[in-house]
Amino acid sequence: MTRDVQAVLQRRLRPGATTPLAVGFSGGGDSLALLRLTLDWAELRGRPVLALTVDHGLNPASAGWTADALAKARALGAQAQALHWIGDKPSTGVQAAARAARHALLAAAAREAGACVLLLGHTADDRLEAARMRAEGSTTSDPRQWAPSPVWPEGRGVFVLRPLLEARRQALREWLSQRGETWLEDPANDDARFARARARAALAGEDPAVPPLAPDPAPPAAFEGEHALRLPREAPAAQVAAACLCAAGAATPPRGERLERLVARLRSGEAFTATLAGARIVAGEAGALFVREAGEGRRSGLSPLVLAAGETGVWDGRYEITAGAQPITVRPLGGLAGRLPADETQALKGFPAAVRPVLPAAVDAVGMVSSPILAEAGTIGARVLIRERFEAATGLIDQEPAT
Ligand SMILES: Nc1ncnc2c1ncn2[C@@H]1O[C@H](COP(=O)(O)OP(=O)(O)OP(=O)(O)O)[C@@H](O)[C@H]1O
Repeated sequence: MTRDVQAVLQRRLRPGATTPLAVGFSGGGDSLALLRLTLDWAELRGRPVLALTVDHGLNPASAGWTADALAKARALGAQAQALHWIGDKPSTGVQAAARAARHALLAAAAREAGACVLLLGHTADDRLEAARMRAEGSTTSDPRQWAPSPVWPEGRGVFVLRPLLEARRQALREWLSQRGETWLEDPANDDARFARARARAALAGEDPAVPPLAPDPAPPAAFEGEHALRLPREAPAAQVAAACLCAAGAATPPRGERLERLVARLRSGEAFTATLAGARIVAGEAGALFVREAGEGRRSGLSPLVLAAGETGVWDGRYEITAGAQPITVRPLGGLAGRLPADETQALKGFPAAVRPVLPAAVDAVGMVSSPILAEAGTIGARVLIRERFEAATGLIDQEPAT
């Protein structure tokens, strides 16, 4: 078991990297085994390990659990940090809300620490439980060994690695016990109100075979683009969904019937323009172009982003912008293009017409307009997130990238 886990780490992590590895450490047995195995691997390679523990604040004892987890991680030789889910907790669907908040906190903390890989301790048993839940009608997905962080924009540049997906929970616990370890049992695991706990209980008396891991997705054969994406019309549905997601800067990809209809239209060869999930799709002979839908006013994404001097933020899920010495407001260029300086107006001509209005424009305190994408040597920093997000979403990046 330990050798298999080390092989996964070896396959996915970049040799020679010195950035920290982030580990989601709940204090439970699975993530304690993960933390120890990661530390064993990282120590030999001189890499720091940062254990991140989320306190959901849902149980009066959680502050104590979190303090114990931090102390444990530090005693094992990791750095450790607590993260707190603050704010209102919904009265229904609290587990799903907690999961979303946890992923966002973990991804943001990993990124801030300079880590681009976040390790999570999902096991073969989690996969069996998810399969059981799906058989009963749930949409729980099969956890993947390597995937981009599911939260956006907090998870930009962060990948989730699950090296324990082929290990059984029992084997991990025996391995820990042999090393004299003890761990926390989360009472929510046995709470029959939760579908996950019911699936776990149902599987307890069985000895099901663990299905093989789903292979990584086959990466796109061809695509191009930076501010918009172009795919061949016959691209598989998952890539079409990813192109909509990344071009639109949205949080969740389109699914179901509307996606199927778009894929069928692309295959049919007709020339058309459609919109889906914040993306405009222009299909013609040269393939399908995916660009942010400029007229999509319902989503809050196109709303302005106010940045203080030197502050960094993500505008519209597509551009990471860093203000210079002046505070700025980032808005869509559409409607402001007439106020650009002459050199930027010239540069704008090099962009497809559909892209121009959805480029970012920065407006300063006295109303001067400049686009960090068009300015040759401006003081405002801009990173385009569209292409790298698409590469991560479609399996083109299947191991820790260089930073
Ligand atoms: N409170 C927490 N703090 C830090 N990491 C956590 C915490 N809870 C869970 N994790 C991480 O997530 C892994 C999976 O835990 P768990 O199965 O509870 O998560 P989940 O989000 O419910 O799973 P899924 O993604 O399948 O819904 C753990 O092994 C651990 O790495």
